[in-house]
Amino acid sequence: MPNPPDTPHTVLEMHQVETRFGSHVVHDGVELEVRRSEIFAVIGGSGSGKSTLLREMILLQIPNAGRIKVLGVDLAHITDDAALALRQRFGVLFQQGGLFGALTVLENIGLPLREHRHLSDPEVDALAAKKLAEVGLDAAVASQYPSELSGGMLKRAALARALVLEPELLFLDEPTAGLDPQSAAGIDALVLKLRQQSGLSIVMITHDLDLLWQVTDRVAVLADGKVQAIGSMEELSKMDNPAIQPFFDGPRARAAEVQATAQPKEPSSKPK
Ligand SMILES: Nc1ncnc2c1ncn2[C@@H]1O[C@H](COP(=O)(O)OP(=O)(O)OP(=O)(O)O)[C@@H](O)[C@H]1O
Repeated sequence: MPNPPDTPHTVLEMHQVETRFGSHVVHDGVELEVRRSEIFAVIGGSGSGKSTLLREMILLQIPNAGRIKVLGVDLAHITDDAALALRQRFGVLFQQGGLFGALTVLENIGLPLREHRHLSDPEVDALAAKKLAEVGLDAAVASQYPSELSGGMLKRAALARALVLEPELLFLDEPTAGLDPQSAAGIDALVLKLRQQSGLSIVMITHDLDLLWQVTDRVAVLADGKVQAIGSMEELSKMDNPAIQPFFDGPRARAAEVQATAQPKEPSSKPK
């Protein structure tokens, strides 16, 4: 998809990012760039610092050193007003969903609109209902409460809320964790559809090999405090690097690779 003339090619940059907790060095010079409209993933072993990196990208944590730019905005010394404006330009799907149990699904989805846009109640409800449909949920779900939804439906509802302000960049934290294979496959298809429809840029953390093979354009492998390699899953799978090989060894990894290479990357018409 070509870039509009006024939109920069890079939506997120991290340069020489260092993070320490006491004497524990988690990031020791992380370098990565995410391009506009790409689906980008960060993978790494447990404790390699993926969640911390995501928290730094979404302004929840400040690194000890290095430079981070999100949508062209340098996060160093960002003012509260600039941070507020920037937060409205990206959406986040947290692992637990983060929906409020006392609100209906429609009220949850409409919440960012009530906070950040001057709209009437019917306008908020109409936009929230539109997002509900976009993520593949039935209109009847609007009046339900989060406790009444399945895991896959909860993810979709949380995704609708993350998308309701029409962000340019979407962060997904383990979007398929805890889902059955069919629901997870539905999320894979939805992620591809979102990018295809709106040219959204997507950054995710995931351990899900099917998701990695099915939807990502490029993947960064985090280990020993650094990005060890960046490339497509196919490129990474061919690299002779001990930090990368564990992600491609074993029956599950091979099954995900075989399935992905047998099918072209296209969203299915009816997500589950
Ligand atoms: N607030 C904190 N205080 C102290 N140590 C922390 C803090 N947050 C993270 N850590 C440590 O930093 C390291 C990286 O944690 P992080 O959660 O970013 O890893 P991760 O790659 O996301 O792991 P996982 O895949 O298991 O979720 C871990 O050793 C963790 O214990």
